[in-house]
Formats: sequence, structure tokens, C-alpha cells
Amino acid sequence: MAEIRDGIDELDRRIVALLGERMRYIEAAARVKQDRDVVRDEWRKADVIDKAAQAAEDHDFPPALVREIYEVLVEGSIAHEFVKFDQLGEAGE
Ligand SMILES: C=C(O[C@@H]1C=C(C(=O)O)C=C[C@H]1O)C(=O)O
Repeated sequence: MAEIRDGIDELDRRIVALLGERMRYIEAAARVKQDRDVVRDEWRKADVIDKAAQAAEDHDFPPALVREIYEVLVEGSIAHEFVKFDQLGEAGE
């Protein structure tokens, strides 16, 4: 059991490292977007979640669970992007 948990812990470290890398792209999007109205893009949110669900099927992981995880991830990313976007605006004022 200890070996199994060590394997899970190691994978979790790698998953979170990748999530950090993903968030750096969200921050880059905040720098590129010119208008606060385009920070939230519902079409792109649906596109990201559909692609993640497809990837889940390819990797034998429940797609419905990936949809739930990505709903939280993308909403959290949008919230983070708004914070960064607003900070950039304040810095430029
Ligand atoms: C990064 C973007 O901004 C937001 C964050 C998204 C994400 O976490 O993938 C998707 C849509 C956007 O509302 C984007 O528009 O691509």
C-alpha cells in the first residue's frame, strides 16, 4: 500500500506542477487581452472542457469526472485572470 501511495503522491506533484504551468498561460492571456469583456470567453471554456473530456476517453479516465474537474479549473482560472487583468490596469493608471 505504501508503494501505491508513494506513486499517487508523485503523480500529484507532477499534476500540480502542470497546473502551475497552465496558470502561467492564463497570466499571459491576461497580459494579451485588451478588453475586460473578453477575459471570460464562454465558447473557449466549452471548447477546453470538450477537449479535456475527449482526452479523458483516450486515457481511460471517466470523461464526466474530467468535465467536473475542468469546470472548477477553468472557473478558477478565469477568476485568476480577472485579478491579473485588473492589476495590470491599475499598474498602468
Ligand atoms: C485563457 C483564456 O481565458 C479564460 C480561461 C480559460 C481556460 O482556463 O482555459 C478559457 C477561457 C477563458 O474565459 C482564453 O480565453 O483562452
